[in-house]
Amino acid sequence: MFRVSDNKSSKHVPQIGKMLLNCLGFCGSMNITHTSSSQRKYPTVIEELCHQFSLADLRKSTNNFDQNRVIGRGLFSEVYKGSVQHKGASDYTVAVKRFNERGLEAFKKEIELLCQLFHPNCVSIIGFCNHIKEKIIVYEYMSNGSLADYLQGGDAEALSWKKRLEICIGVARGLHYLHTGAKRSVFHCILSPSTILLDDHLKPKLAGFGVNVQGSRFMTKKKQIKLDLITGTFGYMATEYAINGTVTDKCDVFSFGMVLLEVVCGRQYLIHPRETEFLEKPVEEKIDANIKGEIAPECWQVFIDIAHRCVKHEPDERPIIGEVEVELEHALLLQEQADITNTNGEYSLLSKTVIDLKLVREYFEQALFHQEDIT
Ligand SMILES: Nc1ncnc2c1ncn2[C@@H]1O[C@H](COP(=O)(O)OP(=O)(O)OP(=O)(O)O)[C@@H](O)[C@H]1O
Repeated sequence: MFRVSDNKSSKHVPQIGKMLLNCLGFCGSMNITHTSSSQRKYPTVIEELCHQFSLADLRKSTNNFDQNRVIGRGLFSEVYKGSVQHKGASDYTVAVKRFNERGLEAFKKEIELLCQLFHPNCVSIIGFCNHIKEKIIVYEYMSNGSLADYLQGGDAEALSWKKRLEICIGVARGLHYLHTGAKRSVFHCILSPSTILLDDHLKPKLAGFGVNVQGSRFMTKKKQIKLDLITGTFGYMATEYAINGTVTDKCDVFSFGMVLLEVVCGRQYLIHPRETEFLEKPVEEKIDANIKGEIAPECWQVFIDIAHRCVKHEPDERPIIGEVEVELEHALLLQEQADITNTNGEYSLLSKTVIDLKLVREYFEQALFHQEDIT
Protein backbone atom coordinates (compact mmCIF):
# COMPACT_ATOMS: atom_id res chain seq x y z
CA MET A 1 0.00 0.00 0.00
CA PHE A 2 0.96 3.61 -0.28
CA ARG A 3 1.50 5.75 2.71
CA VAL A 4 1.24 9.39 1.87
CA SER A 5 3.02 11.70 4.21
CA ASP A 6 1.65 14.79 5.84
CA ASN A 7 2.00 17.57 3.37
CA LYS A 8 5.65 18.32 2.99
CA SER A 9 4.87 21.92 3.33
CA SER A 10 6.33 25.09 4.57
CA LYS A 11 4.24 26.99 7.04
CA HIS A 12 2.46 28.88 4.31
CA VAL A 13 2.51 26.72 1.26
CA PRO A 14 0.93 23.33 0.86
CA GLN A 15 3.12 21.18 -1.34
CA ILE A 16 3.00 17.72 -2.78
CA GLY A 17 3.26 14.92 -0.25
CA LYS A 18 6.07 12.42 -0.34
CA MET A 19 5.24 8.80 -0.65
CA LEU A 20 6.72 5.67 0.77
CA LEU A 21 6.10 3.13 -1.92
CA ASN A 22 4.98 -0.13 -0.55
CA CYS A 23 3.14 -1.92 -3.32
CA LEU A 24 3.66 -3.26 -6.84
CA GLY A 25 6.87 -4.74 -5.55
CA PHE A 26 7.74 -1.55 -3.73
CA CYS A 27 8.79 -2.63 -0.26
CA GLY A 28 8.47 -0.64 2.89
CA SER A 29 10.58 -0.12 5.90
CA MET A 30 12.83 2.76 6.75
CA ASN A 31 15.98 0.66 6.53
CA ILE A 32 17.66 1.02 3.20
CA THR A 33 19.62 -2.08 2.27
CA HIS A 34 22.73 -1.51 0.25
CA THR A 35 23.91 -4.29 -1.98
CA SER A 36 27.18 -2.65 -2.91
CA SER A 37 30.21 -3.88 -1.00
CA SER A 38 31.80 -0.46 -1.34
CA GLN A 39 29.32 1.03 1.09
CA ARG A 40 29.73 2.70 4.44
CA LYS A 41 33.43 2.68 5.12
CA TYR A 42 33.18 6.24 6.46
CA PRO A 43 32.92 6.93 10.17
CA THR A 44 29.63 6.05 11.74
CA VAL A 45 30.29 7.46 15.19
CA ILE A 46 28.43 10.67 14.54
CA GLU A 47 29.55 12.23 17.82
CA GLU A 48 33.03 12.60 16.30
CA LEU A 49 31.84 14.40 13.22
CA CYS A 50 30.81 17.91 14.23
CA HIS A 51 29.60 20.21 16.97
CA GLN A 52 27.03 18.82 19.35
CA PHE A 53 24.31 20.95 20.88
CA SER A 54 22.51 20.05 24.07
CA LEU A 55 18.76 19.52 23.91
CA ALA A 56 18.36 22.40 26.36
CA ASP A 57 20.24 24.71 23.95
CA LEU A 58 17.99 23.79 21.08
CA ARG A 59 14.80 24.00 23.13
CA LYS A 60 15.83 27.51 24.09
CA SER A 61 16.77 28.37 20.54
CA THR A 62 13.34 27.43 19.19
CA ASN A 63 11.29 28.67 22.15
CA ASN A 64 10.61 25.07 23.11
CA PHE A 65 9.84 24.00 19.54
CA ASP A 66 7.21 26.66 19.17
CA GLN A 67 4.86 25.76 16.27
CA ASN A 68 4.94 29.40 15.16
CA ARG A 69 8.58 28.85 14.33
CA VAL A 70 7.98 25.96 11.94
CA ILE A 71 9.39 26.84 8.52
CA GLY A 72 9.02 23.49 6.78
CA ARG A 73 8.20 19.83 7.06
CA GLY A 74 9.67 16.66 5.61
CA LEU A 75 8.49 13.09 5.83
CA PHE A 76 10.68 12.46 8.86
CA SER A 77 11.01 15.89 10.35
CA GLU A 78 9.78 19.34 11.23
CA VAL A 79 12.06 22.32 10.60
CA TYR A 80 12.11 25.38 12.92
CA LYS A 81 13.74 28.76 12.73
CA GLY A 82 16.01 29.31 15.71
CA SER A 83 19.12 31.07 16.90
CA VAL A 84 22.23 29.67 18.54
CA GLN A 85 25.68 30.75 19.64
CA HIS A 86 27.91 30.39 16.62
CA LYS A 87 30.84 32.18 14.99
CA GLY A 88 31.10 34.52 17.95
CA ALA A 89 27.48 35.65 17.70
CA SER A 90 24.99 34.79 20.44
CA ASP A 91 21.98 34.93 18.14
CA TYR A 92 23.12 33.32 14.90
CA THR A 93 20.01 32.38 12.90
CA VAL A 94 19.76 28.69 12.04
CA ALA A 95 17.32 26.06 10.81
CA VAL A 96 16.66 23.36 13.39
CA LYS A 97 15.43 20.06 11.95
CA ARG A 98 13.73 17.87 14.53
CA PHE A 99 13.37 14.29 13.33
CA ASN A 100 10.35 12.20 14.23
CA GLU A 101 10.51 8.58 15.42
CA ARG A 102 10.72 7.26 11.84
CA GLY A 103 13.63 9.52 11.04
CA LEU A 104 16.49 7.88 12.96
CA GLU A 105 18.16 6.43 9.87
CA ALA A 106 17.68 9.67 7.93
CA PHE A 107 19.21 11.61 10.85
CA LYS A 108 22.38 9.49 10.88
CA LYS A 109 22.76 9.39 7.12
CA GLU A 110 22.35 13.12 6.84
CA ILE A 111 24.96 13.93 9.49
CA GLU A 112 27.48 11.45 8.13
CA LEU A 113 27.14 12.90 4.68
CA LEU A 114 26.87 16.61 5.48
CA CYS A 115 30.03 16.48 7.58
CA GLN A 116 31.93 15.39 4.48
CA LEU A 117 30.39 17.76 1.93
CA PHE A 118 31.87 21.14 1.17
CA HIS A 119 30.34 22.90 -1.78
CA PRO A 120 28.73 26.32 -2.20
CA ASN A 121 25.59 24.64 -3.59
CA CYS A 122 25.10 22.20 -0.72
CA VAL A 123 23.58 23.33 2.58
CA SER A 124 26.04 23.43 5.53
CA ILE A 125 25.58 21.66 8.82
CA ILE A 126 26.33 23.63 11.99
CA GLY A 127 25.82 20.86 14.51
CA PHE A 128 23.41 18.33 15.87
CA CYS A 129 21.85 16.89 19.01
CA ASN A 130 21.84 13.14 19.55
CA HIS A 131 19.72 13.00 22.70
CA ILE A 132 18.14 9.68 23.62
CA LYS A 133 14.70 11.16 22.99
CA GLU A 134 15.43 13.76 20.32
CA LYS A 135 17.40 13.68 17.08
CA ILE A 136 18.04 17.17 15.71
CA ILE A 137 20.28 18.71 13.05
CA VAL A 138 21.15 22.41 12.95
CA TYR A 139 21.89 23.97 9.55
CA GLU A 140 22.74 27.36 8.17
CA TYR A 141 19.48 29.23 7.71
CA MET A 142 18.34 29.77 4.14
CA SER A 143 16.33 32.96 4.36
CA ASN A 144 14.47 32.55 1.08
CA GLY A 145 13.12 29.11 1.94
CA SER A 146 12.77 26.49 -0.76
CA LEU A 147 12.41 26.86 -4.51
CA ALA A 148 8.99 25.25 -4.07
CA ASP A 149 7.97 28.06 -1.71
CA TYR A 150 8.92 30.52 -4.42
CA LEU A 151 7.35 28.80 -7.39
CA GLN A 152 4.19 27.55 -5.71
CA GLY A 153 3.79 30.23 -3.10
CA GLY A 154 3.06 33.27 -5.17
CA ASP A 155 6.59 34.71 -5.19
CA ALA A 156 7.22 33.49 -8.72
CA GLU A 157 7.07 37.00 -10.18
CA ALA A 158 10.18 37.81 -8.14
CA LEU A 159 12.15 35.28 -10.20
CA SER A 160 13.14 36.50 -13.65
CA TRP A 161 14.04 33.98 -16.36
CA LYS A 162 17.74 34.73 -15.95
CA LYS A 163 17.53 34.28 -12.19
CA ARG A 164 15.76 30.95 -12.74
CA LEU A 165 18.50 29.85 -15.12
CA GLU A 166 21.17 30.84 -12.59
CA ILE A 167 19.37 28.83 -9.92
CA CYS A 168 19.25 25.80 -12.25
CA ILE A 169 22.97 26.13 -12.94
CA GLY A 170 23.71 26.24 -9.21
CA VAL A 171 21.64 23.10 -8.64
CA ALA A 172 23.43 21.34 -11.53
CA ARG A 173 26.80 22.29 -9.99
CA GLY A 174 25.73 20.93 -6.61
CA LEU A 175 24.57 17.67 -8.18
CA HIS A 176 27.72 17.42 -10.28
CA TYR A 177 29.78 17.73 -7.11
CA LEU A 178 27.71 15.02 -5.42
CA HIS A 179 28.03 12.65 -8.36
CA THR A 180 31.73 13.10 -9.08
CA GLY A 181 33.43 15.63 -6.83
CA ALA A 182 33.32 14.01 -3.43
CA LYS A 183 35.24 10.96 -2.19
CA ARG A 184 32.31 8.77 -3.19
CA SER A 185 29.51 9.20 -5.67
CA VAL A 186 26.48 10.47 -3.81
CA PHE A 187 22.99 10.22 -5.25
CA HIS A 188 20.49 12.58 -3.71
CA CYS A 189 17.41 10.50 -4.62
CA ILE A 190 14.72 12.97 -3.52
CA LEU A 191 15.60 16.06 -5.51
CA SER A 192 12.61 18.37 -5.97
CA PRO A 193 11.99 22.11 -5.53
CA SER A 194 11.38 21.41 -1.81
CA THR A 195 14.94 20.15 -1.33
CA ILE A 196 16.46 23.13 -3.17
CA LEU A 197 16.89 25.99 -0.70
CA LEU A 198 17.60 29.63 -1.53
CA ASP A 199 19.90 31.90 0.47
CA ASP A 200 19.72 35.70 0.93
CA HIS A 201 20.94 36.19 -2.65
CA LEU A 202 18.68 33.46 -4.09
CA LYS A 203 21.71 31.23 -4.51
CA PRO A 204 20.52 27.59 -4.45
CA LYS A 205 21.76 24.95 -2.04
CA LEU A 206 20.83 21.31 -2.04
CA ALA A 207 19.25 19.99 1.16
CA GLY A 208 17.29 16.92 2.28
CA PHE A 209 20.11 14.38 2.30
CA GLY A 210 18.41 11.87 4.59
CA VAL A 211 17.78 9.36 1.81
CA ASN A 212 21.09 9.68 -0.08
CA VAL A 213 22.77 6.62 -1.55
CA GLN A 214 26.53 6.35 -1.92
CA GLY A 215 28.69 4.29 -4.22
CA SER A 216 32.30 4.12 -5.27
CA ARG A 217 33.78 7.22 -6.85
CA PHE A 218 32.69 7.82 -10.46
CA MET A 219 30.31 4.93 -10.16
CA THR A 220 29.29 3.82 -13.64
CA LYS A 221 25.73 3.09 -14.54
CA LYS A 222 26.29 -0.66 -14.49
CA LYS A 223 26.97 -0.69 -10.77
CA GLN A 224 23.52 -0.09 -9.48
CA ILE A 225 22.37 -0.16 -5.91
CA LYS A 226 19.08 -1.72 -4.91
CA LEU A 227 17.05 -0.25 -2.09
CA ASP A 228 14.54 -2.04 0.06
CA LEU A 229 12.73 1.16 0.68
CA ILE A 230 11.95 3.77 -1.88
CA THR A 231 11.19 7.24 -0.66
CA GLY A 232 10.37 10.09 -2.94
CA THR A 233 7.70 12.26 -4.48
CA PHE A 234 5.84 11.12 -7.53
CA GLY A 235 6.31 13.48 -10.38
CA TYR A 236 10.05 13.68 -9.64
CA MET A 237 11.07 10.05 -9.22
CA ALA A 238 12.50 8.16 -12.20
CA THR A 239 10.47 5.02 -12.81
CA GLU A 240 13.43 2.62 -12.48
CA TYR A 241 13.88 4.00 -8.97
CA ALA A 242 10.17 4.07 -8.11
CA ILE A 243 9.55 0.56 -9.37
CA ASN A 244 12.77 -1.38 -8.75
CA GLY A 245 14.71 0.77 -6.33
CA THR A 246 17.52 0.94 -8.86
CA VAL A 247 19.63 3.99 -8.16
CA THR A 248 22.16 5.56 -10.47
CA ASP A 249 23.21 9.13 -11.19
CA LYS A 250 20.52 9.12 -13.88
CA CYS A 251 17.74 9.06 -11.25
CA ASP A 252 18.87 12.48 -10.02
CA VAL A 253 19.15 13.64 -13.64
CA PHE A 254 15.51 12.65 -14.22
CA SER A 255 14.38 14.49 -11.07
CA PHE A 256 16.39 17.51 -12.13
CA GLY A 257 14.72 17.45 -15.56
CA MET A 258 11.33 17.61 -13.86
CA VAL A 259 12.61 20.53 -11.77
CA LEU A 260 13.73 22.32 -14.98
CA LEU A 261 10.25 21.93 -16.45
CA GLU A 262 8.71 23.20 -13.24
CA VAL A 263 11.01 26.20 -13.15
CA VAL A 264 9.86 27.20 -16.62
CA CYS A 265 6.15 26.46 -16.15
CA GLY A 266 5.89 27.77 -12.59
CA ARG A 267 3.99 24.69 -11.41
CA GLN A 268 4.75 21.04 -10.82
CA TYR A 269 4.91 19.49 -14.27
CA LEU A 270 3.55 16.05 -13.48
CA ILE A 271 0.98 16.22 -10.71
CA HIS A 272 -1.49 13.63 -11.91
CA PRO A 273 -0.96 11.19 -14.79
CA ARG A 274 -4.47 11.77 -16.11
CA GLU A 275 -4.01 15.50 -16.52
CA THR A 276 -3.97 14.89 -20.27
CA GLU A 277 -4.76 18.38 -21.53
CA PHE A 278 -1.84 20.00 -19.72
CA LEU A 279 0.67 17.21 -20.30
CA GLU A 280 0.08 16.93 -24.03
CA LYS A 281 0.29 20.65 -24.76
CA PRO A 282 3.65 22.00 -26.03
CA VAL A 283 5.81 23.39 -23.20
CA GLU A 284 6.00 26.74 -25.02
CA GLU A 285 2.25 27.21 -24.35
CA LYS A 286 2.69 26.52 -20.64
CA ILE A 287 5.51 28.92 -19.80
CA ASP A 288 4.91 30.80 -16.54
CA ALA A 289 3.20 34.10 -17.40
CA ASN A 290 5.74 35.87 -15.15
CA ILE A 291 8.59 35.10 -17.56
CA LYS A 292 6.81 34.86 -20.88
CA GLY A 293 8.55 37.10 -23.39
CA GLU A 294 11.85 37.06 -21.43
CA ILE A 295 13.27 33.91 -23.04
CA ALA A 296 15.42 34.32 -26.14
CA PRO A 297 14.68 31.58 -28.74
CA GLU A 298 18.35 30.52 -29.01
CA CYS A 299 18.58 30.12 -25.24
CA TRP A 300 15.26 28.27 -25.17
CA GLN A 301 16.37 25.70 -27.73
CA VAL A 302 19.38 24.72 -25.64
CA PHE A 303 17.40 24.75 -22.40
CA ILE A 304 14.41 22.72 -23.55
CA ASP A 305 16.57 20.24 -25.43
CA ILE A 306 18.57 19.39 -22.29
CA ALA A 307 15.45 19.35 -20.08
CA HIS A 308 13.76 16.99 -22.53
CA ARG A 309 16.75 14.63 -22.54
CA CYS A 310 16.89 14.60 -18.73
CA VAL A 311 13.36 13.19 -18.49
CA LYS A 312 13.82 10.38 -21.03
CA HIS A 313 12.38 7.14 -19.76
CA GLU A 314 15.52 5.15 -20.59
CA PRO A 315 18.30 6.07 -18.11
CA ASP A 316 20.96 5.56 -20.79
CA GLU A 317 19.34 8.21 -22.96
CA ARG A 318 19.62 10.80 -20.20
CA PRO A 319 22.77 12.97 -20.13
CA ILE A 320 25.22 12.92 -17.23
CA ILE A 321 24.92 15.89 -14.91
CA GLY A 322 28.19 17.45 -16.11
CA GLU A 323 26.73 17.79 -19.58
CA VAL A 324 23.52 19.27 -18.18
CA GLU A 325 25.56 21.84 -16.27
CA VAL A 326 27.52 22.85 -19.38
CA GLU A 327 24.37 23.13 -21.51
CA LEU A 328 22.62 25.30 -18.93
CA GLU A 329 25.66 27.58 -18.76
CA HIS A 330 25.57 27.75 -22.55
CA ALA A 331 21.86 28.64 -22.45
CA LEU A 332 22.58 31.49 -20.02
CA LEU A 333 25.36 32.80 -22.25
CA LEU A 334 23.03 32.76 -25.28
CA GLN A 335 20.40 34.61 -23.28
CA GLU A 336 22.89 37.29 -22.22
CA GLN A 337 24.14 37.73 -25.80
CA ALA A 338 20.59 37.98 -27.12
CA ASP A 339 19.68 40.56 -24.46
CA ILE A 340 22.54 42.79 -25.61
CA THR A 341 21.30 42.92 -29.20
CA ASN A 342 17.57 42.70 -28.55
CA THR A 343 15.95 46.05 -29.14
CA ASN A 344 12.40 44.83 -29.69
CA GLY A 345 11.49 44.04 -26.09
CA GLU A 346 9.69 40.75 -25.81
CA TYR A 347 10.87 37.53 -27.43
CA SER A 348 8.49 35.05 -28.99
CA LEU A 349 9.09 31.32 -29.24
CA LEU A 350 7.89 29.60 -32.39
CA SER A 351 8.96 26.06 -31.52
CA LYS A 352 6.53 23.50 -30.12
CA THR A 353 8.06 20.96 -27.74
CA VAL A 354 5.86 18.16 -26.50
CA ILE A 355 7.49 16.16 -23.71
CA ASP A 356 6.62 12.50 -23.94
CA LEU A 357 6.08 11.18 -20.42
CA LYS A 358 3.81 8.32 -21.47
CA LEU A 359 5.68 5.52 -19.69
CA VAL A 360 6.26 7.54 -16.54
CA ARG A 361 2.56 8.38 -16.49
CA GLU A 362 1.58 4.74 -16.94
CA TYR A 363 3.62 3.66 -13.93
CA PHE A 364 2.33 6.57 -11.92
CA GLU A 365 -1.24 5.69 -12.85
CA GLN A 366 -0.77 2.04 -11.83
CA ALA A 367 0.56 3.15 -8.47
CA LEU A 368 -2.33 5.56 -7.96
CA PHE A 369 -4.78 2.84 -8.94
CA HIS A 370 -3.40 0.61 -6.20
CA GLN A 371 -3.48 3.45 -3.75
CA GLU A 372 -7.13 4.20 -4.54
CA ASP A 373 -7.90 0.50 -4.30
CA ILE A 374 -6.68 0.44 -0.75
CA THR A 375 -7.96 3.71 0.60
N1 LIG B 1 18.39 25.28 6.22
C1 LIG B 1 17.13 25.63 6.01
N2 LIG B 1 16.78 26.93 5.96
C2 LIG B 1 15.50 27.30 5.71
N3 LIG B 1 14.49 26.42 5.51
C3 LIG B 1 14.77 25.11 5.55
C4 LIG B 1 16.11 24.64 5.81
N4 LIG B 1 16.10 23.29 5.79
C5 LIG B 1 14.84 22.93 5.53
N5 LIG B 1 14.02 24.00 5.39
C6 LIG B 1 12.57 23.98 5.10
O1 LIG B 1 12.05 22.73 5.50
C7 LIG B 1 11.57 21.97 4.36
C8 LIG B 1 11.92 20.50 4.53
O2 LIG B 1 13.34 20.37 4.67
P1 LIG B 1 14.23 19.28 3.92
O3 LIG B 1 14.13 19.50 2.47
O4 LIG B 1 15.56 19.24 4.54
O5 LIG B 1 13.45 18.05 4.35
P2 LIG B 1 13.38 16.64 3.73
O6 LIG B 1 14.68 16.09 3.43
O7 LIG B 1 12.33 16.63 2.71
O8 LIG B 1 12.86 16.03 5.09
P3 LIG B 1 12.98 14.57 5.62
O9 LIG B 1 14.46 14.32 5.87
O10 LIG B 1 12.17 14.64 6.87
O11 LIG B 1 12.38 13.73 4.54
C9 LIG B 1 12.23 22.63 3.15
O12 LIG B 1 11.43 22.46 1.98
C10 LIG B 1 12.31 24.09 3.59
O13 LIG B 1 11.05 24.73 3.41
